[in-house]
Amino acid sequence: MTITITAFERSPDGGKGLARDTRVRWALEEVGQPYEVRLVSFEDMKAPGHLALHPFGQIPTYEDGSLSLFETGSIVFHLAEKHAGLLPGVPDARARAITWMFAALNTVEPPILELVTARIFEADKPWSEERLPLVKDRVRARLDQLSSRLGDADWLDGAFSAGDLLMVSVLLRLRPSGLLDEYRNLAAYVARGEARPAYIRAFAAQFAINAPSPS
Ligand SMILES: N[C@@H](CCC(=O)N[C@@H](CSCc1ccc([N+](=O)[O-])cc1)C(=O)NCC(=O)O)C(=O)O
Repeated sequence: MTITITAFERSPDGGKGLARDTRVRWALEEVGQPYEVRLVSFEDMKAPGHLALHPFGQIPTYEDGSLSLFETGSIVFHLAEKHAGLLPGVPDARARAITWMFAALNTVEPPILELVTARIFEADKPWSEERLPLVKDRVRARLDQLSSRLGDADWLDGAFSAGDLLMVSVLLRLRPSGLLDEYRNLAAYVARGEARPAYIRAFAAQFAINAPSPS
C-alpha cells in the first residue's frame, strides 16, 4: 500500500522546512519508505474529510492502507517501530531513544513554541517587551541542560535515532530567533542532522512545493 501524508498546500515559512511534515518526510527517508503527499489548504484542513483524519484540523496526517494516524511524534514512532533505521534493536537502548523522543516533544519543544508564539503572535502586545526576555530565559534554561548532556557527542545516546530526529527538528524551530547559535555544540548537532542524506531529501521535497516563486 502507498503511504500518504498531508502537508500545507503552501507553508507559511516559504520552504524553510519548519512545518511538521518535514519531520515525517525525514523519518520516511531514514527508513527508506516511499510516500505520496496530499497538499491541503487551510480551508481543506477544517473540512469534514480532513477532520475525520485529524480531529484538530492540522497537518501532518499519515495514511497507510486502513491505518490513519496524526501527531508527528506518533507517526515517527510508528515508522521507527515498523522499519529499521530509527530505533536500536537492543531493548534498553531502544527505550532510551524513545525517552529522547518524549523529551524533545514534552520538555524541550514547549518553551520553544512559547518563544515562537511570543515572537510571531504577541510582538504587538503592550506587555510583549516585558515578557519576551522571560520566555527566552526559559528556553535558555532547557538549552543549557541539553547542551551539558550532549557535550561533544554526535547524537544523544549512541547511534542516531528517532530521538535525535525529533530533537534536531525541535531545535530547528529556534534558528530564526538566533538562540541556537548561543550554543556551539547544539548548533553543530543540528548541522549534523541537516547534513544527513535523508534530511536533505526531505527538505528538498518540501522546498520544491513551498519555495517562493522567482519574482
Ligand atoms: N502536535 C501536532 C501539531 C501539528 C501542528 O502544529 N500542525 C500545524 C503545522 S506544523 C506547525 C508549523 C506551522 C507553520 C510553521 N511555519 O514556520 O510557517 C512552522 C510550524 C498546523 O496544521 N497548523 C494549522 C492549524 O493548526 O490550523 C503534531 O506534532 O503533529
